[in-house]
Parts: sequence; C-alpha cells; structure tokens
Amino acid sequence: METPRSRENSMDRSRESVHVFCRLKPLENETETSIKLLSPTTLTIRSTADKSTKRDVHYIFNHIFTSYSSQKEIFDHVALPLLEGVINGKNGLLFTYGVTGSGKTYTLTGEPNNPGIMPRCIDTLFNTIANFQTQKYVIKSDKMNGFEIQSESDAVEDRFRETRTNKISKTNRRAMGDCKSYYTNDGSRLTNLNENSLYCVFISYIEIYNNIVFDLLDESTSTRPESKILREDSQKNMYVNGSVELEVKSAAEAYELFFKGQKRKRMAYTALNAESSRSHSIFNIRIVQIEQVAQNSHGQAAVPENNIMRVGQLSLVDLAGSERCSRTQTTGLRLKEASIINNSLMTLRICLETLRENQQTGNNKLVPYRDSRLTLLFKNYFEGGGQVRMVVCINPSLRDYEENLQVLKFAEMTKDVKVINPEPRTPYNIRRAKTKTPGVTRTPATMKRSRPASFLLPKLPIFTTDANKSVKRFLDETSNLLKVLNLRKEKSLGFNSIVREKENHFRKRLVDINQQMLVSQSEAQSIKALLKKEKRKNYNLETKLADVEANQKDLEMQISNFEEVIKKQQLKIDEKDMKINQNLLEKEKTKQKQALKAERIAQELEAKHRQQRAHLQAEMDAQDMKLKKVKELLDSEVPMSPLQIPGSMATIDFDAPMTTKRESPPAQSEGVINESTSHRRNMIRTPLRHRRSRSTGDVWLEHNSIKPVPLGTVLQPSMKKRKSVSKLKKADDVTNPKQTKYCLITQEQDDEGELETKVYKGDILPTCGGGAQVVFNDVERLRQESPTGTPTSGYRQ
Ligand SMILES: Nc1ncnc2c1ncn2[C@@H]1O[C@H](COP(=O)(O)OP(=O)(O)OP(=O)(O)O)[C@@H](O)[C@H]1O
Repeated sequence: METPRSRENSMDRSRESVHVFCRLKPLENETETSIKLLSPTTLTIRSTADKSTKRDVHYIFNHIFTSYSSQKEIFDHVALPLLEGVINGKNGLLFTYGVTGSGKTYTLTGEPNNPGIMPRCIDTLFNTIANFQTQKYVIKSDKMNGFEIQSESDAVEDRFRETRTNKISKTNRRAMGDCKSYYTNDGSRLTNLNENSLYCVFISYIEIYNNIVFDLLDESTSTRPESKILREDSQKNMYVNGSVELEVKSAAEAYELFFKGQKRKRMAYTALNAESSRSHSIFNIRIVQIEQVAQNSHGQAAVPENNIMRVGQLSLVDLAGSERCSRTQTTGLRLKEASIINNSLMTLRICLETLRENQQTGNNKLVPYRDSRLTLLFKNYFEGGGQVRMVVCINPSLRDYEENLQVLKFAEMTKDVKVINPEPRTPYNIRRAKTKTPGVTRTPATMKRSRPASFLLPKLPIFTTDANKSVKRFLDETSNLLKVLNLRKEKSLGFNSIVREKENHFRKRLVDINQQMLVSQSEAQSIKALLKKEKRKNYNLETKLADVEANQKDLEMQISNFEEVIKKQQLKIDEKDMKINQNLLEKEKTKQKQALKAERIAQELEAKHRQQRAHLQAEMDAQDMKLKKVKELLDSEVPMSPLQIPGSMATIDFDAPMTTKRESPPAQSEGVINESTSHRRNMIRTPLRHRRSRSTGDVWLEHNSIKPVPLGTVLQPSMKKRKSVSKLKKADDVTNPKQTKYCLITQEQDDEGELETKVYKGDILPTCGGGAQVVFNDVERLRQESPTGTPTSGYRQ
C-alpha cells in the first residue's frame, strides 16, 4: 500500500532542486576580500566594519568556482549536463545573477579566445551533430512555437533564395568580423547522441528592457524594435509571439546571429560599469530531433511521412545587475530602468520564495509569475518544464559587501526550490507544411506513367514453340497472335488517348485550382496583414489595459484608505452626536427641574404675598381705625390761649398747653411721610406730649408747602438748625438721627388780605424697619392783622 511518506519520497525523487553555483571574480588586491572560502561548496561573508563576535553565516552552493576557475571548468560543470538534456528533448534554463560588474556577461559570453558558456554550448552542439543534421529548411517554424516539415521542393527553393541573399549579407558578415575566429573551438562534443536521428538547430535572441519584450533578431524595423507579447503554445509553454527564430547549420551562423542581436542590445552607462547592461537578455537555442530517418531514392536521408520529433530548448539568460540605485548614483531614465530591473528581480525572488513555501508547506499559493515578463517567460521551467541552473557571480571586494549579502541570501533561498524532474517533452507527430507550388510532389520520387490494366485488352492466344509443329500450324498461330497483338495495340492506343485526354482535363482543373489558390493566397495575405494590424492594436490595447488595471488597483487602494478614514471620522461624529444628545437631555432635565422649582417658589411666594397682604390689610384697617379715633380727637375743639400782639407784633406763648386749637394733621408729606405710612404697622406709639418748639439742640426738617410770604413778624417759629426737605437727596438723609424735628409750614390769605401761617410740628421717630415716622404733636397758627383793618382777633394759637 502507498503511504503518505512513500508518496512524498516518490515525489521528492521526481523533483530536482535548482542547482545554484557561485563564481568569484578575481580581485586586484586579494587581501581586500569580504568572502572566505571554507570548502568547494561553502563560503562565508564578512565586512571589516563588522567586528562583532557573532557566528559567521555559511552559504552552501552546489559548487563554488574560485577566481582561478577557468571558463571550460564552469562550462563542463554547469552547462554540459544541461546541453545533454537539451539534445534529448529536455528543456534547460541557465541564468547568471549578481551585482553589476560581477562577471555575469563574462561567465555567459566570455571574451575572444576565452569563450564563456554560450559559445561553448554552440561549439559543442555543432561538433556533436555535425554529420546528423537535416538539410536546411526541411524543418521550419510554424510561428506558434512548434515546427513543421516542408516539401523538399520548398526546402530547395528556400535554400536557393538564401544563397542569393547571402551574397548580400557577406558584406555584413565582414563588418562583424570573422565570427568563427572570434571564439576558439576546443573540439568538445557530447556522447549521448542518438545516431538514428537527424537534428536541426534554431536560434532566437530576446531582450526584456523596462519590462517590455523586444526581439533582437527582428530586422523588419530598423529604428525602434517592436515590442512583443508573450503567448502560451498548445503544450502550455510560454513563447514570444512573432519573434524571429532562424535555423543555423554551423557555429559561425549562430555567432553571427548573436552579434547581430548584441548590436541592437541596449547598453547604458552607470557609475559602476560603462558597459553595464540594463536589460535581461535571453539567448535561446532550440534543437529539433527527428527520429527514424529513412533514405530517399537518391540515397539521401529523408524524413518519412509518419515521423515524430522532439524539441529541446536551452535558454541562456544574462540578467541585469541587481545593484542598489543609490550605489550606482542613477538618476532620471537610469533610475527608472534600475527600479524596473529591481522590480523584475524582486518578482523572480518572490516567485521562487512562493514556490519554495508551497513545496515545503504543501500550500497552493498563487505564484505571481504574471507580475513580470521575465518570470512569465520562464514559468514553465519552474513548474517542471525543464532543468534550472543559476550561476551567482560575486565580486568579493569589500565595497560590494552589502549587495553581495543580498545576492547570497537570494542564492540560498533559490537552492531550496525544487522543480519537477523534467522528462523529455512529449514528442509530436510531424506536421507537413503545405507545398508552395501545386502539382509538385513533396518527395523527390519521380512519377512513372502506368500501363492500362491487361484485363481490359483481348487475351493473347496460346503460342508454343514446339519443334514438332507443322509449318502451316505455326504460320496460323503466328498470324493469329499478330492479329491479337494489333488489336491490343489499337485498344492500348485508344486507352492511352483516353488517359491523355483525362490527364489534360485534370491538368486544366489543376491550373484552375492553382489560380483559385493564388487568389485565395492573396486574400489570405491581406487577411494576415489585417490580422497583424489587429494584433498590434490588440497588443496596444492589452498594454493600455494593463496600465489602466494598475491605475485602478492604485485607485481602489486609495478609495479603501479613504473609506477607512471616513469610517473612523463617522464613528467620531457619532460619538460626539451621542454626547451632544446626552448633554441636551441633561440640560432639558435640569431646565424642567428648575421650572418646577421656580413654579413651586412662585407658588410659595404668592401664598406668602397673599398672607402678607391679608396681614397688612388687617393692620391698615386697624391703623385706619386708630387714625379715625385720632382724627376724632383732633376734631374735638380745644380753645387756644389768646394771642397777645403788642402793636403789630404777635406774641406766641410757648408755654401754652398743646390743647389749644388743634387741627387734624395735614396730609402726610411726600418722602418721609410716605415711608412712615408704608410702615404704619411698625409705628411706635408715642404718647402725645407737649413739646416746646424752641428746643435748641434739635435739627428741624422744614417742609414748606409753598414759598411763604416773608412774615417780618417778631414772633417766628424758633428753629436754629433747620434743613429743607427739598435738600434731602438720599433715603439716609431722612433717617439721619440728628434730625429729630419736623415742621410743615402753610400760609393762607383770607378775603380781607390777612395772612395766616400755620406751623404743624412733630417729632421724627425711627421705625423698627430702619425708616422714620413723624408724629405731629403741635400746630402753631401765626396771624398778622393790619392795625388799620377791622380789628379781629390777633392771637397765637
Ligand atoms: N572571472 C573573471 N575573470 C576575469 N575577468 C573578469 C571575471 N569576471 C568579470 N571579469 C571582468 O569584469 C568586467 C565586468 O564583467 P561583466 O561585464 O561580465 O559584468 P556584469 O556582471 O555582466 O555587469 P553588468 O551587470 O553591467 O552586465 C569585465 O571587464 C570582465 O572582463
């Protein structure tokens, strides 16, 4: 029974880790190195600044190539096993990774007379398949990442066309230098070649610059190369749609294509390296293997009808430098380039990390291959479509310490990623390309005209050459045979003319069909042109769509951020609203409480007020009663002592008793009087006393109701200290304790012109409420009579 562990083991066996190699660049001064080699597979990195005693981190590789390692050593170790797989229909991906100037291009391309991995691959390949190549143009690309076989006549036609155009391109080749001598061939070859197969080699050269794919071999546009899109073929392999893929029959032809591409490749200046390449370049070698080779009638190797083919692809990738922008002092366009380079390398890193995580945890997280063209193009390799090798190039100088640390970490992580052990890709039946010229057979076999079938002709008589036969019988049989033969000849001629007629008819039909086909071809071409236009439009729209999608993502992010902020603000507003409502409720409550309280107080006051009023009314009634009694008393006539007036002078007897003629007290004067009235209930009952108006220490408060006529009399009320009521300004002036006396003076004139002055006198007494009251206790009447007038009574009352 299969247990989970055994399943895991079998899965592990079918998986292969990404092989990661390290190559150290030679230093001018070997003492200034940050790398310490511990074994052929282990190294450690340290900066001089880092003096801490913490343990060094060890980085393990499949193999470490020192600065003394030769280009051949690296090729043998890294690329040769890949090439062996590729020649048997497997795919292989080899990429160099490292900081700018660390030796990536040197490792991959090399130098004249010291070739790197790419030229060695080409040489080894052609050294191996030299005698096992198909004739050129027998196999051609179907433009959809597949291959198809051409008729021999079409292949011959294409070869002829090439020899014509090659005459022109010779000048080109001279201009490029002799490619053959550029790289020295060390004669190495592979040993695992299937000698029953035929091979042909195709080259394509792609560049990814600023995350846009360009075809470095596309010569259709001389100025600006057209950007290409990535597509998936029928076998789920990613490929560059519409890229030029050319068949090469020798290493020299392959180099020629490489140099053509190099010429177009963008090279840009950075502060670190004047030759620094700012793009990822991908050199693809595809080997098509055709099994079961047969021979044609001329003894040449030919491809039988029902054959199968295998295609192996080797992608050699020179990644752009992974340096930091600040380090290279990049600005402007260079900065944009650097950020896009770093983005695509970061995506590569994220893809590998996600793959490793999925493999280690059994998760099925989405690997973001689509985030960058670089990772999308190599998606198949990481998903089991081929072997993967990485060469990490390190410049061990102390200056590169920080960058190298990042590179080593990336390498460490990549080493743990496993790709499914690739099987040779499923071979597929060869598709036959449509022949270009109708009526021409695909194979060189010549057609022989067939004879009419013998059963349609008269039967031949039996003719024997017997020696015993008589001469006559012999002659008869011979003439009979001749007759039959003539008949057969006639019939044969008849058949032949019918066949010829039919042939002519058939040819005519063929010509018609051919013409129709030409029309269809021209139509197809115009449709193709239209399609191309549409594709270009489509591509532009796709790129626009991608931009719009990216913008939309940004906007969505911004919207969600804003929404979050709005939510928070809304919450705050709601909280504040709640507080305000609570406050309002509390205010309302206190208002209601206060209103209730005020009502209660008002009611209490009203009740008190009513009580007081009733009380006052009662008191006033009592007062009125008393006043009435006083009035009654006053009204009772009391005769006053007669006034002795010697001459014209009136004499006032101050010792006269008070009970002389008394009049009811005058209406209470304003101010003081009012106050005393309002406090009637507080009035102090003082016994009526007789007071002399001549008391000297008292201050009199004099109240003249009118401006009196000057009396000029001898007798006058004696008031030494007096103060007029009109001079009082404040309430306090009334209650002044020094003011103890009050007098109200009135004057009247009778019909005879006699003047009578009345002086109502009283004491000012303080009340309990802090006010003052006047108690009238005396009235003086001063009358002046003319001596010439009718004598009346001149007296003082
Ligand atoms: N192992 C080596 N032995 C000798 N010379 C080397 C080695 N590695 C690199 N160099 C030299 O260092 C220089 C820079 O190398 P190279 O151009 O390969 O760097 P690079 O990493 O490809 O840079 P970029 O990222 O800019 O393309 C070249 O002149 C090359 O000859």
